[in-house]
Amino acid sequence: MSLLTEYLLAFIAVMLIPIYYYYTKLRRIEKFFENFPTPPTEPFFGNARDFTTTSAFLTTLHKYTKAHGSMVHVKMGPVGHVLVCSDHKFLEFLLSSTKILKKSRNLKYLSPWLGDGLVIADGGPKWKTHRKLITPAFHFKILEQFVDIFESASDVLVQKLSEMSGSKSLDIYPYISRCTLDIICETAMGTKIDVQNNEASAYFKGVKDMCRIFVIRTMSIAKRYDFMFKFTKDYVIQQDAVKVLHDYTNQVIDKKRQQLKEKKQEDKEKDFDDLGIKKKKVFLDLILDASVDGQSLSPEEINEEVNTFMFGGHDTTATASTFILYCLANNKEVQDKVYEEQRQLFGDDVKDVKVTYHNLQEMKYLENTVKEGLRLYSPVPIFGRHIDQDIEYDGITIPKGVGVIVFAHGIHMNPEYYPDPEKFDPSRFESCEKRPPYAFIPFSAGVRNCIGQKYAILEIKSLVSKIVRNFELFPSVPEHKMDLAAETVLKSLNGVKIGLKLR
Ligand code: HEM
Repeated sequence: MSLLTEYLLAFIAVMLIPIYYYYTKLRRIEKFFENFPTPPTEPFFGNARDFTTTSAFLTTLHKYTKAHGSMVHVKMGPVGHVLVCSDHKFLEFLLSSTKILKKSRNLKYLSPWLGDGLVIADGGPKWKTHRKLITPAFHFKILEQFVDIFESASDVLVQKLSEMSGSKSLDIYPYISRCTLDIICETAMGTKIDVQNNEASAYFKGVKDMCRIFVIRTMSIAKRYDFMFKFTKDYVIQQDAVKVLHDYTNQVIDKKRQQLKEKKQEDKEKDFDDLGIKKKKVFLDLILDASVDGQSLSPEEINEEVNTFMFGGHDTTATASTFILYCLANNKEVQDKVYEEQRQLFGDDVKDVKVTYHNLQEMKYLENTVKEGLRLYSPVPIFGRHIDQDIEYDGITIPKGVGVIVFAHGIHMNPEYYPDPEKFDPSRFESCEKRPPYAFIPFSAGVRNCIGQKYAILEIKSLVSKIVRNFELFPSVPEHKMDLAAETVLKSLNGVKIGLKLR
């Protein structure tokens, strides 16, 4: 055989690899998707051009679900496929599975900041150990001590909003967002960054930059691939942001570690302050102390998990609280009931009272109001799963490689489970007997559900209760129609505007 023939054969063999790959992997996936309806596609693009902006993302998913049902095949470009799902039976199968634990691949854009922390982790043994180690940090005894932190941060919030009393159309999101960042920083690390009084905080800017760049990378073809992203301005911004965020957490963790070492050597009784009151333990203290089966987290892993809390625990609760306040401003009857419950609990002292964990548990009407807000404006409207092994569902094999979009907001707006779904009506949550359990999933469900959900509900109740006790809320004048978008969390691109007046 001549050298030329050898080269030719080698070339043909190399060319055959992608064809073989297509027929063995992609063809199986394509065949699977033939089981589901596909909205009309364009050549080459498929359905991709219906998803060019973050606000189009949400409206398109609702449009598809309305027209084609709760399991829709969406074609993204020439070879991309995804199953958009808001069917409660399939969601129960998917989310309760202990085999399907891999998240959407897009989350990797957060890894320069969060490493391999819980939100991104692949669901393997490392994730399992970390989840086991971290879960006790959300015990109600721990959450109980955070109520004071919620209270003092929301006192600053009330003071800031008081300066705007009488506003007829105020975007409240920036105020709430700074407050929840202060809260997560203090409960996760035990340090105050006080961004409510220090808007120029480099840490605040770093968090905002990372969340923005994450969304851009999921949408932009040019920035999706690392080798192209590296030539963009956002890459430089990301490098700076990651340095600021990591330097800050490293510094706090090192300090805590040192304190812990000294404390161990000195006196274990130092858990109590000079007045004999037990000192607060924040997440970082608990993670530093934690060990399961002799295993504890390395310094790098602790850093990843603390950063993960900072990411997962501030914009979600800010979004939830903001939209709930918007709903109250636009539904006077519900707002009056929430306020009445506060008056029943605290009497005339309603403004100045220092709320406890026990008080928050007693706010039953407020709890249903929070749940209704999470339904109507789900802070995490979509999330993803990646099927990494063949698995059977209802007589069909779902092949390895299939991507699923869990359309939580889709199921929350299904009139079959929520009649008149656009209406804000907390009474829906007075009895949930008739509703399938997987029809309400703002915190996802199953083994990879939100580890912070109890913390989140407590914090949101604390903030909303404080605001309603201090302010009367009104619909914005002029009328404000929100432009909703599915970004890292749900966003209104033109702000969340309401009127407010001190009570
Ligand atoms: C209203 C507030 C919140 C909402 C709506 C929310 C929603 C969610 C959802 C839907 C998931 C699953 C995402 C997925 O499967 O891809 C999740 C996971 C997670 N959340 Fe939350 N979250 C909230 C607040 C918090 C808070 C306050 C924290 C921490 C302090 C937190 C920490 C996490 C973590 C660490 C995970 C990953 C858990 C794992 O995979 O093991 N979240 N959250």
